[in-house]
Amino acid sequence: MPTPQHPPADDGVEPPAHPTTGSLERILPEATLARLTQYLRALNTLQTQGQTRTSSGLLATESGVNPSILRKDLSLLGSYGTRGVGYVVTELAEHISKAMGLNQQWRVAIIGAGNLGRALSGYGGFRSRGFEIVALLDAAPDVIGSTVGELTVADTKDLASVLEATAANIAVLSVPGAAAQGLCDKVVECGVRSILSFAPVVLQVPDGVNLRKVDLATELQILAYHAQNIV
Ligand SMILES: NC(=O)c1ccc[n+]([C@@H]2O[C@H](COP(=O)([O-])OP(=O)(O)OC[C@H]3O[C@@H](n4cnc5c(N)ncnc54)[C@H](O)[C@@H]3O)[C@@H](O)[C@H]2O)c1
Repeated sequence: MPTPQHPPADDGVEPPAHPTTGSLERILPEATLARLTQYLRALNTLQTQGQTRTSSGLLATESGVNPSILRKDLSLLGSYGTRGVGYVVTELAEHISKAMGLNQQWRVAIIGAGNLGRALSGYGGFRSRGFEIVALLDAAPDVIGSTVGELTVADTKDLASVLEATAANIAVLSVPGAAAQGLCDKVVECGVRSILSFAPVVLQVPDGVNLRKVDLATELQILAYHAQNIV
């Protein structure tokens, strides 16, 4: 059976039962997941502004989302707020974080310490969102041993021991396409179940492994398509 994918389903669609764990646990639609991260960001901003409560209208404006869509998203989490009172900012942020698995620590190993890998590991904004970059690895002799911030680039020959020592639970692949599948397989063999790939190839993973692909070129192509339709 293929790895369960989040449905691209959108608003107004009851999310389907979780494909592997039965009918009680439901998976959230991709579009909802993406918006939940926007709500979290907005809630953090409200918190830093000292606001303790928010309405769905205000939160929707802060998140750049339609209020009825926001209410529907939050109802999928069982967060309905209180009529006339709205939501307690910290409670809602915690509720969303928990639903998204962000209340646990995520430890990220980046494989491929080239332009992209170094830029990602040097970016400070992941930690505040619950993701710590714990390892950076590469195969090139002139790259191994170099430092990026507080990290020293490790040799991918030592992948298994590095992943174990750092307790990494997410792997990011920022290697050329030709190297990606082999490294993906090794990462899976080491027990990592969450992989984010920037490599411009289709990767295969076994059941129970979550793979996501980021492709900025695709985003640019979509942007180009929309741009040509603007008159
Ligand atoms: N998805 C996107 O939006 C996006 C954007 C930029 C780059 N990319 C892709 O990300 C990847 C990295 O891009 P880059 O610009 O950083 O390239 P880069 O050439 O600067 O870096 C690649 C690194 O991978 C290392 N490497 C190669 N084979 C390896 C192996 N078998 N084991 C371990 N390390 C290995 C190289 O030594 C190098 O340091 C490429 O596949 C590129 O196409 C994707």
